[in-house]
Amino acid sequence: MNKPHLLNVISVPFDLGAGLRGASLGPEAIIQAGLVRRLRQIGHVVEATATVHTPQPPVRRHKTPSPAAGQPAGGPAADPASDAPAPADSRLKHLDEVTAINRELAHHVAASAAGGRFPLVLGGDHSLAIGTISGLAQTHRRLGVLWFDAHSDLNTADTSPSGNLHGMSLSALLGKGHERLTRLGGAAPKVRPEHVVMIGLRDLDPGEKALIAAEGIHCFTMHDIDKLGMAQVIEEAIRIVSRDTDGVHVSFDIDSVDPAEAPGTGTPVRGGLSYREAHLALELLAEARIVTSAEFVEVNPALESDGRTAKLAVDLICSLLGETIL
Ligand SMILES: NC(=[NH2+])NCCC[C@H](N)C(=O)O
Ligand SMILES: [Mn+2]
Ligand SMILES: [Mn+2]
Repeated sequence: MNKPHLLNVISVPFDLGAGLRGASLGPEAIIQAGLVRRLRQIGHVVEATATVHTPQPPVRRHKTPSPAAGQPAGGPAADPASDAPAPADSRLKHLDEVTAINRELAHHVAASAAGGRFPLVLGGDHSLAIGTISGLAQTHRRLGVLWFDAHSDLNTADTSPSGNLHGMSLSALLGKGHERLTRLGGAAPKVRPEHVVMIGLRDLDPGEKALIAAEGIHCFTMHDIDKLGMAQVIEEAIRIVSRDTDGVHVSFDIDSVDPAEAPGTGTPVRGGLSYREAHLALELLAEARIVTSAEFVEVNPALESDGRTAKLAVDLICSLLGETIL
């Protein structure tokens, strides 16, 4: 076993960044599937388990005169007291809620990382990457990010087909998109495009493809994984994310795994990582000892009856944290 980590498990039962409800039940399902016991068996010290909630219901001020009919349904006017008081955008669903939870999450993650702990965030939908990585950016000025996903989450209000903020988290972290998200918990950008590697992609929107090309983001699509094999993909990915970085974060969207293994997720896409490809990737990362934080998101127990996706998440987390077959 590698050196044990001092782990902080940070649960975030939040799903308003997704189009379907239910990912808010993910953290509880993952914990109930035995995560903490398994981590302790590997030899890690699980120091604290925290649950991050929205601090208070978003303030909906009714100014006089009260908002006229015809005002967009996107929510209240900008809160003048917030630290990034850009006006809301009616195309971005639940921007207030997503901003509030991510601010709170960023505080938790920043404190954990500053204390030399390994923050392990359990989502929740993938909009939470904004809070996790913004928190990490406070101690890691040059963070490498491994983004496992069927999607690239590189939309903005201008390119999103859905308005769902979980499809815009990585673009926000790269400094593209709504100011309340790009400047959450610190100046933009939180990560640099050359320090990001995406793995498992197979469902991209046109604007996302354009951004990948424009920014030169390293991508290993399912096609690349088929062709090269996961071992080579991870070897190259490790080289990229550890070049000139001061930490490596794994952002793991469970929909990167094939829906046959991970049916409990809101935006499944066929043709994903096999059970073994996913494990191999995370086992190789554990062997490389480069990972300093992780998040596992988009487990939606409401979309399945047998809990297999939460169980898969536990198994994958343990592979990333050093569990081996022998
Ligand atoms: N984190 C996720 N599961 N994202 C799915 C995004 C789907 C689609 N690209 C969108 O923007 O709506
Ligand atoms: Mn995602
Ligand atoms: Mn996804």
